[in-house]
Amino acid sequence: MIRLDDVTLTFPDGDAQVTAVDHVSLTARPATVTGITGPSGSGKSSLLAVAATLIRPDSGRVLVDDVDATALRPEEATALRRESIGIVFQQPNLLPSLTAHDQLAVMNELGPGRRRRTRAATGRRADELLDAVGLGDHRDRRPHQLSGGQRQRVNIARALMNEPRVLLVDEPTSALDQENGARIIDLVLELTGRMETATLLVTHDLGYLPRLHEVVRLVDGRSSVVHAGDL
Ligand SMILES: Nc1ncnc2c1ncn2[C@@H]1O[C@H](COP(=O)(O)OP(=O)(O)OP(=O)(O)O)[C@@H](O)[C@H]1O
Repeated sequence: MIRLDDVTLTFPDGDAQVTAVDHVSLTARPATVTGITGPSGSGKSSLLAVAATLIRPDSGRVLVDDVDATALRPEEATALRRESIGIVFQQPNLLPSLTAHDQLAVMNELGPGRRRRTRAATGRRADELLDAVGLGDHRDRRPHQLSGGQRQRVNIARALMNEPRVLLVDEPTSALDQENGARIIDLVLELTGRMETATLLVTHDLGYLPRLHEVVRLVDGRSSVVHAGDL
């Protein structure tokens, strides 16, 4: 589970400040996808960066299961992120020289020390996840040999490698056509159910929202919960 409790984040803006996230609270439970939507500049990516423990908010708390991430020292926050949070960025930032399989396998090196797998178990986990995202027979391809949708699938599989409790996905369809975009959303929904992650999914594409479990809309950093019928 991930819970944001009255989170506010500001950035300096010349002599003034811009409030990117303004007293936002939300809870995402295991095996559910919570959509974060809103116009450009409304604070979606900032909110995700706070949830990812990449930026510490000015005030408020981020609870991952029962751990208050905002109370941790930086190195403890890094450990929590590696252990419990999977992050899928907008653009698949895959390493050009690695095969799909090895993109996943290297995550074991970054994984939490006490849960690090043997080489054989790492290979099995990578194969399982590539199967789960429909790329079992593309395991030896490098990024330039994959389509945009396939690269995004590798990206999602990689985020799940260390069995995170929380999955954060930022506009995964922005570089894809409608059909491939819809398939990626299907995949995020399916894997969230199967892996029981608490998933936050940033999207500005209203068409996907009715399929999500809950939707939070941001306007100027302020949030409201919207219901499928209101979209
Ligand atoms: N590093 C930063 N420094 C200063 N201001 C920032 C920074 N990052 C974001 N902002 C500002 O915070 C506000 C929210 O930005 P954010 O990127 O979170 O919006 P968004 O909803 O993700 O936008 P988009 O849909 O265009 O990606 C904007 O006013 C933006 O200009």
